[in-house]
Amino acid sequence: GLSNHDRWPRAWRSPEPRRVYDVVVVGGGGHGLATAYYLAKEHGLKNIAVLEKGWVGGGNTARNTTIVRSNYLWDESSQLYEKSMQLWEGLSQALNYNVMFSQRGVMNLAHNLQDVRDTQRRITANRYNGIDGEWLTPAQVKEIVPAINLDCRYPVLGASFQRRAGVARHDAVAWGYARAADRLGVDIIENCPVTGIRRENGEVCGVETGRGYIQAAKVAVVAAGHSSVIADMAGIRLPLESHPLQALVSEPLKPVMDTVVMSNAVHAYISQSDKGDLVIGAGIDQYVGYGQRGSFHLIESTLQAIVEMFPVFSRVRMNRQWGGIVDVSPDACPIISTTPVKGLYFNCGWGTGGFKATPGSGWVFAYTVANNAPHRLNAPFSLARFQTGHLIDEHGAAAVAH
Ligand SMILES: Cc1cc2nc3c(=O)[nH]c(=O)nc-3n(C[C@H](O)[C@H](O)[C@H](O)COP(=O)(O)OP(=O)(O)OC[C@H]3O[C@@H](n4cnc5c(N)ncnc54)[C@H](O)[C@@H]3O)c2cc1C
Ligand SMILES: CSCC(=O)[O-]
Repeated sequence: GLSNHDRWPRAWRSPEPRRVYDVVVVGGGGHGLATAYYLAKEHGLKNIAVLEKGWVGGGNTARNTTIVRSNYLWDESSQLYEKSMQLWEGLSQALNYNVMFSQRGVMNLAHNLQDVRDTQRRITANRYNGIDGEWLTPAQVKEIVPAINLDCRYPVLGASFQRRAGVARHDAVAWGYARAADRLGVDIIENCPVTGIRRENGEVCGVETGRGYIQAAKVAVVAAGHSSVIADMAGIRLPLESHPLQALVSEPLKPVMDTVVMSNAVHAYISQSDKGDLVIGAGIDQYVGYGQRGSFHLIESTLQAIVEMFPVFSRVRMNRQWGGIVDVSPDACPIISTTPVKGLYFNCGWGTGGFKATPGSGWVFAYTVANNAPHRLNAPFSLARFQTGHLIDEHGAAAVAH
């Protein structure tokens, strides 16, 4: 008869967890699913399980504002995000699943002389790393985004523009990686919370879960805002804070903007989805918390900033608001690393900007888990950097300033 795949081409199996795996990936978000996919595809591992406490893509992966770009400042970051960008450019073909990656460009606005200098420095640094980027004058900004008000409270003095950047359909990314990983033999186990990490003689040997103990020689944790909670199960303290990050969408409108506009100064950014909704993002709520929501005043100030920049939207109705839990590190950079516990690996700290890194993150983390050593692209993002002091401060390029 028809297999599950033939009957429901989008679906993946939902097997009962086996008692032993070679690798267990904790967290069924985009990064975890990508890690499992590349472990199977690039490294030929067979006996892999993704353990997800809820449902595939229920965390930040399906709650974000879908912006994809690689125009970070430092060599280490821009090369990692650019690896991801190159994977995005072939991802629908690789997964045989349309992730709707739309390279409509991303504009980062400059509102004062320091912004102008920092932005132009970043564009030059990008070019040295072979990453596309250009400086737009205010007139060029207005030509690309006619609805923008250049003379608002924080006047627009120009912008960086990365034309290869854009947006993608976030849940399709999770579904695409889940289906492709499943077809390579990865067991995707939903409704299976990890509740403990078992160690013997300084080595990991398995995980306690809501569906029983599972033995594994390697445990790869990709749990975003809950990373510290899981690290605590292994006696590890991570230098992370988990903050709410909110977003909202408007009622559908006729096409009015076909690129992404971001402003660090006013902690607001906006794009228009294919359905016509305005997709609006904010800065983080300053308190730490695991509730997937945030405080109203933050949404209020974000919309004030959006209406300042786009007066034409002042009468548009907002349809939905939500929040995720972003794991923020001191230098606004990820931790993709081995740990002091043999066989235990963490990929976290992506803060407000890890969706764009989903393919690259999974690719380098799979390499790290398979080889028990980092790839050169993620070697700088070790947990040890917080002891050596070799931080890679990307607060400037992390868009909505964590
Ligand atoms: C509102 C918002 C807007 C954003 N906008 C952007 C953007 O435009 N561009 C961008 O690049 N980034 C953006 N981000 C950040 C981006 O969403 C995240 O960095 C990225 O999605 C993290 O991916 P992930 O797979 O690690 O996390 P998640 O998708 O959160 O996956 C982690 C998974 O781990 C699971 N888990 C947790 N604990 C356990 C446990 N004990 N056992 C089993 N499973 C567990 C969770 O249920 C979850 O499904 C945004 C985030 C938010 C919240
Ligand atoms: C949430 S901000 C998105 C980004 O970093 O481009």
